[in-house]
Amino acid sequence: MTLALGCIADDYTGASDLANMLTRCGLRTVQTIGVPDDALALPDVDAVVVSLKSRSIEASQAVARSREADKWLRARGATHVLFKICSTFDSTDAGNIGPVMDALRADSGDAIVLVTPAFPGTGRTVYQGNLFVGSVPLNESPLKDHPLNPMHDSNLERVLARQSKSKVGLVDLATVAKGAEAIRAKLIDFAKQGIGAAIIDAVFDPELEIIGQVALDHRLSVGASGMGLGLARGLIASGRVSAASASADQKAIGGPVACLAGSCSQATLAQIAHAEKSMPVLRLDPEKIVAGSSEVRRALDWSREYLGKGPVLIASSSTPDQVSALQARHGRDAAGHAIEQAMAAISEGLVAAGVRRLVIAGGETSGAVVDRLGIPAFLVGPEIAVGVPVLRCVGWSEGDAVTALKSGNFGGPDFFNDAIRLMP
Ligand SMILES: Nc1ncnc2c1ncn2[C@@H]1O[C@H](COP(=O)(O)OP(=O)(O)O)[C@@H](O)[C@H]1O
Ligand SMILES: O=C(O)[C@@H](O)C(=O)COP(=O)(O)O
Repeated sequence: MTLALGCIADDYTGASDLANMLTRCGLRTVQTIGVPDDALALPDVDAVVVSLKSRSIEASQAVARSREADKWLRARGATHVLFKICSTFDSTDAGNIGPVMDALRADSGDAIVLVTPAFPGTGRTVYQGNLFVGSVPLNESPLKDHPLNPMHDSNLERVLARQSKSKVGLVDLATVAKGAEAIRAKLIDFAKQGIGAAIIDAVFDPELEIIGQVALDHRLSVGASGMGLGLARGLIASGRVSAASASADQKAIGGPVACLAGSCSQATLAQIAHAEKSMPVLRLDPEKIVAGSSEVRRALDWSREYLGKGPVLIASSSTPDQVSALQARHGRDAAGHAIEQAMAAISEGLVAAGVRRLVIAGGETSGAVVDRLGIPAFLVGPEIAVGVPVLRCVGWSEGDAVTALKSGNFGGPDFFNDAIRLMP
């Protein structure tokens, strides 16, 4: 297998979003969980997305894991690697976008790297270096209340400069509008000034196609699925990859189906409220989970009663005020970790009860669940919503199964039923 594109994603939902984009653009793609074991039989593909759970861990660990993934991808022929970050630039002043970018750039030997979280398909656009989520700047969007990385600054030059050793510059929309050569000239100029990272504006997909074309001159880029679109289309346009038709085979799985929500995003909160109209929903008590009491057992006892009758949803999600209150009592990381581990334990119990169709909402939540279940890789199936595909498990000890890993912010109001309809 010689890869045309290697990708390192900093969380599992982000990885499936990117794998979905690459597949839709015509790249045969597999998503692996961590750096794959040599024993794992992977299909012949154009792109591998290595999913890490490195967004919210200590920066040095994120760097070490990303470098290991980079080495694995390069050893399989990837001359270009995309470090996939969140389209809302989820990070803190301690990292991990900056430190990982710096380390991967040093390893690549590139003088400068293009960076953009733009993903117009989900309303993420970058103008004058400022990230917009729909019609509002990042710092006014629901991301200001994220439980792990509240985003309070929309200016990505500033955000990245605070967490990176590289000097950061901006390639503005006016330059992008002039085309690939203008961007190339700007990057040469930046590199002469010692600028090592360039935030690049993008509002619509055609700009990302130009950006992808230029990014392919380099060995590394940093971005979200918009950058993935640009790179995939660039690879196909240049003839380096011939376009394949999308999607893994869709053999029906059957049996019980369950949904787990650990995301506290506005979108997920609304989706849970919507699901309550059509399926039994159990709301976990986060305080009891953190105190270590028997919420896992309660959830599994509850689910046993309903699983044979139709889909169920188990949610830990709370409103921003409730999240802040819990974090004030127990600490942000301790609260997040305890709830993620409870979700993982519940997923294990659900699988033991025969569930092979599982919908998970939340990036960190998905990471904890997929790790606990030991699923090594996924192939991309049909698209449920922009950025969220059905995933078919590859090489899993429990056999055939499908899942969907939903980024907290993605999906329409009836997301859970939308997902279930595509998971026969
Ligand atoms: N009720 C709650 N209070 C505090 N934190 C919570 C609650 N429910 C879930 N969490 C934690 O919030 C974080 C949500 O992050 P994540 O799963 O990545 O969702 P998103 O995709 O919206 O970012 C996780 O660490 C999760 O364990
Ligand atoms: O780029 C995106 O917005 C997503 O792919 C993503 O990374 C989602 O992260 P979570 O919101 O933590 O699921």
